[in-house]
Amino acid sequence: MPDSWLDIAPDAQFGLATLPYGVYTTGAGGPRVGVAVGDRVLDLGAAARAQGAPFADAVSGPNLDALLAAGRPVWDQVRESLLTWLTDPVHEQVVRPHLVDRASVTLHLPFTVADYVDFYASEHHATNVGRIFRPEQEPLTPNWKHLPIGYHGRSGTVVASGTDIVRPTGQRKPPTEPVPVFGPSARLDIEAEVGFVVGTPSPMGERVAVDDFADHVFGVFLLNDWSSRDLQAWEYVPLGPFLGKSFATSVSPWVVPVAALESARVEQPAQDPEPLPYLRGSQPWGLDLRLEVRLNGHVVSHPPFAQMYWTAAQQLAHMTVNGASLRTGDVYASGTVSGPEPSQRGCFLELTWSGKEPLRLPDGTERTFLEDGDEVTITATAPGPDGTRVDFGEVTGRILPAK
Ligand SMILES: O=C(O)/C=C/C(=O)CC(=O)CC(=O)O
Ligand SMILES: [Ca+2]
Ligand SMILES: [Mg+2]
Repeated sequence: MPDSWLDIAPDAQFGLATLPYGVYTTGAGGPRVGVAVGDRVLDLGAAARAQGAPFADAVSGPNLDALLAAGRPVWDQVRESLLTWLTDPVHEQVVRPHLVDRASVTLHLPFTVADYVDFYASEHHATNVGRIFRPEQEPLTPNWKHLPIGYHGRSGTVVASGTDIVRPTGQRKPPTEPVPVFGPSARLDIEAEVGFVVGTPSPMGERVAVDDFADHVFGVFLLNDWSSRDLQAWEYVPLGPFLGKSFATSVSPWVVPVAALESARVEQPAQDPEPLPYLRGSQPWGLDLRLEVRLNGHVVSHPPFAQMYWTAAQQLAHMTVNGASLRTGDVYASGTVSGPEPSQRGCFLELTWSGKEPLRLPDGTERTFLEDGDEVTITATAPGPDGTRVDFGEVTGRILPAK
């Protein structure tokens, strides 16, 4: 990677390998599109206008919607321009005035969320959850290795990182009670996931092929699918997750473009049986993202995304194989990221084996599920070119008592 004229510390969170897009406000003015670089944020619209860039309109709105809709050629042009502007000293005089301190900005939900789908793509997670929820059955259902299982979630409750999460209330049926009881969830959990946002839409009636993933998906971010295990366990048969998951889903504010992940692409785990032809592609779309989950500052897990059985490219092909259209702003999530080791599990249901094996935290406290006041933060990094690091920032949220 070439050097920047900007003083980016060698260990800076967002070096030139990432250049993620987000939406920010400062004290003055409304929301605008920014790019994180070192400890600064570049006002992308203002810089593009000052440079007379042909894509200035697409990055001058209050969010990423117009950039998402602009399509792959424009996404590539913006990223190439950014790299040139930030490395060639000839651009310093025009670009530098549009940098602000990252510490001084407030970050927001970066785009309008259209539809939201959540998958279930970790074999380790699905096996553990099967053992916990359905101990009398085979842990993986017969369809699991033939198609990426998913459900439609609630896009209106996708919230920006930092938004407080009110403990949900609802029906649950403790095994000791003959009838359901009503009240605050007693088994509130997280799910550490990776989210994908669609830029280029597709018409109804047409499929998107696995190999067309990078033409449709703009970027990648972190997602916490807050989950109420007691509401979920009582309501989910036979239609799947509903109120146990629809109360809130948090997303990280910086969207990492797919183009930044070239060095993170790996072969996914071997698939046996071989999936149907519409789920096969010619390029590897496993991604070597290394997640970290913290509870009140203590690391509790290291989920490895490279171990996911189904890739985001296969999930996109599956989502559209029936002719369902894609819209700009559609979000889909990987499903809980869990690896084979106990220290790699992406939710407390697994980490504490349904509350039977509490986690002991370094501060001497114990946890099964989340308590009011708890704060959960998920971060991730991936390899970038030439030994650099791609950073996803964080998604965080704190639990408030039920209303
Ligand atoms: O196996 C089940 O009954 C459901 C499990 C889930 O919690 C669904 C889900 O959110 C999938 C995931 O994140 O991997
Ligand atoms: Ca989930
Ligand atoms: Mg959710």
